[in-house]
Amino acid sequence: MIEARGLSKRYGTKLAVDDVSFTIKSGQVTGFLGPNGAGKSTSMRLMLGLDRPTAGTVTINGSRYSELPAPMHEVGALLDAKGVHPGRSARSHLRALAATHRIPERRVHEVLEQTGLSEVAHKRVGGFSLGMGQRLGIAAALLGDPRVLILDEPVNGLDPDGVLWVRQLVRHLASEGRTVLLSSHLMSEMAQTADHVIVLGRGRVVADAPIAEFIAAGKQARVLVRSPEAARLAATLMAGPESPAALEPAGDDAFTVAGLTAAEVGDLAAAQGIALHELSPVAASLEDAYLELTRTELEYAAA
Ligand SMILES: Nc1ncnc2c1ncn2[C@@H]1O[C@H](COP(=O)(O)OP(=O)(O)OP(=O)(O)O)[C@@H](O)[C@H]1O
Repeated sequence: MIEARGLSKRYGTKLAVDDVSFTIKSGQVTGFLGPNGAGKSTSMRLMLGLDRPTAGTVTINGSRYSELPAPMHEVGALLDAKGVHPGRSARSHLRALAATHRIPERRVHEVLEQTGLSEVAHKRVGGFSLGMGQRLGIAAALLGDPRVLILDEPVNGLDPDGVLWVRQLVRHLASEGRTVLLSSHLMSEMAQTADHVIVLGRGRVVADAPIAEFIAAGKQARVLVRSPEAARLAATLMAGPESPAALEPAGDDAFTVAGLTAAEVGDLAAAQGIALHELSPVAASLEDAYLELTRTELEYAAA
């Protein structure tokens, strides 16, 4: 579990993190979202004791990072995958980390297997691709078999296989009861990976909810309708002052409708003898909900 209470971080005149409080629970994947500069990386650095808060506290399983007796056994992190000496091999890098943190040597072998790096373990890290570097960063995070994982943009630069691998890995880690905090700008990927989302905006928490709830609170589900008589159908759906329908154009002969179900649209069209060439529900997405939230945030900021 990770708990932030009244956490703030100021850099000069910039309040990068502004009085945030949240609880990141174990046994699930929590997605950390927010526009560039929202304070995600700063919050992660505060969790890991890499920066001191200006105010407030953040604890890992009840203790501040600096009070953890064996930090690598408690929390593993991927922040910047480039922090490895290029002349070292992946294995020697992990062995050195293990030796300095009193982690048994067998863990090196285990995490190399787990991250698919066994075959390249003897190669110089300087020659690694971006994806291999990310895997090595994740291997280092897993080395102490920690109960908490903090991964900043772990799928950055990975190919589709790598992205899928990270998704399956973090889902597996959460299913073992670990706490997993993950940041990413890839909404479609986050939607498939996270159970819960925390959204930061200008240093503050602007949403903290189970992912399904967050998506449902965003843009309403819509129905895509295509008809050779699109204009007449639109007029039919909008008829009367009480009509709940809200229409948006969607190319030639098509529009989307919010406020009515596909069945209601179909029935109204049939009653007027209007042919339909397409009638398909469009599920609300994490991306829609996120864009909607950050748009209202921006409008609020402008006002
Ligand atoms: N060491 C620092 N000195 C001064 N300002 C900083 C420092 N670190 C971060 N900031 C500022 O704090 C704010 C929050 O930055 P942070 O990197 O935490 O955002 P982020 O949400 O991780 O963004 P991104 O998605 O771009 O990684 C930004 O305005 C950034 O410029």
